[in-house]
Amino acid sequence: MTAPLMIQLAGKRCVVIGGGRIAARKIRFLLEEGADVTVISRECSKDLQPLRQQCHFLQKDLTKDHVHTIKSLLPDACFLAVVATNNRELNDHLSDTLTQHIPLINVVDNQEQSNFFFPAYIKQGLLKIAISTSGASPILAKKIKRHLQQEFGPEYKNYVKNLQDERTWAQKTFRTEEERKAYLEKITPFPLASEHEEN
Ligand SMILES: C[C@@]1(CC(=O)O)c2cc3[nH]c(cc4nc(cc5[nH]c(cc(n2)[C@H]1CCC(=O)O)[C@@](C)(CC(=O)O)[C@@H]5CCC(=O)O)C(CC(=O)O)=C4CCC(=O)O)c(CCC(=O)O)c3CC(=O)O
Ligand SMILES: NC(=O)C1=CN([C@@H]2O[C@H](COP(=O)(O)OP(=O)(O)OC[C@H]3O[C@@H](n4cnc5c(N)ncnc54)[C@H](O)[C@@H]3O)[C@@H](O)[C@H]2O)C=CC1
Repeated sequence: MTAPLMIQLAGKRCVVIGGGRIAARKIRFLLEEGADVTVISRECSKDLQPLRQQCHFLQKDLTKDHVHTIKSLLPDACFLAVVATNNRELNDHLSDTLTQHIPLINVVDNQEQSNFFFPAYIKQGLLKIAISTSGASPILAKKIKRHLQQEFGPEYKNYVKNLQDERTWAQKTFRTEEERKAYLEKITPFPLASEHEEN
């Protein structure tokens, strides 16, 4: 079972084991959120190549024996791990050990060993919409994201920023919660007319 939470990743130390296509997708997400990412992998794939300079890259051919020494390769106070090699058995062994040292763990080929999943995700400035099917169908999550992207276009960037400023102003200005709520309800129309719609 998973529950949705919005989490601060800026400056957090994260480790990704494996440097292939799927690892690169998760690394891109972590870097965009400002995480401090260490990658441990035998190779750096062409998907990872453009991100390599933004990570600490440790080239290692991991074996089952690393299960006992992996801790020495991890950054201090590591907050989150993604285990993403294409070797299911190695992923299994590493995950068992990493779980003992790192609070958040995602194993890309094993839902049971993961304590969080990556959702499909829309970002328009401060507005973030995450979609999960609890691991049942990542493709449905992707399709729902594409559908919602039509509704939540770039017009939401400024809109949400302005609402934040208005709310700060209202918190200073109105004396009662009732008045503040009434004002904020009034200035928060939804849905916005899409920028692409005519008239
Ligand atoms: C549990 C979870 C764990 C996690 O990765 O966090 C997970 C697990 C697995 N995915 C697998 C396969 C695929 N995943 C995708 C795509 C995405 N997968 C994502 C998330 C998640 N995938 C988490 C649950 C999300 C939820 O709750 O719904 C997305 C949303 C976000 C992201 O990856 O960042 C991203 C779409 C993002 C976007 O486009 O916006 C596609 C389609 C594609 O690539 O186009 C396929 C091929 C089709 C298929 O097989 O279904 C496999 C089988 C691997 C194997 O072959 O063995 C496993 C392993 C398993 O289920 O055990
Ligand atoms: N969660 C998700 O969203 C998805 C998960 N998957 C799973 O992700 C796994 C990885 O897929 P891809 O990235 O496409 O594979 P890939 O073949 O592109 O990459 C595998 C990476 O693991 C590294 N690696 C393999 N053995 C290693 C070892 N002994 N030591 C160090 N590094 C090692 C390789 O150097 C390579 O960088 C697949 O096995 C699949 O089960 C696949 C699709 C989606």
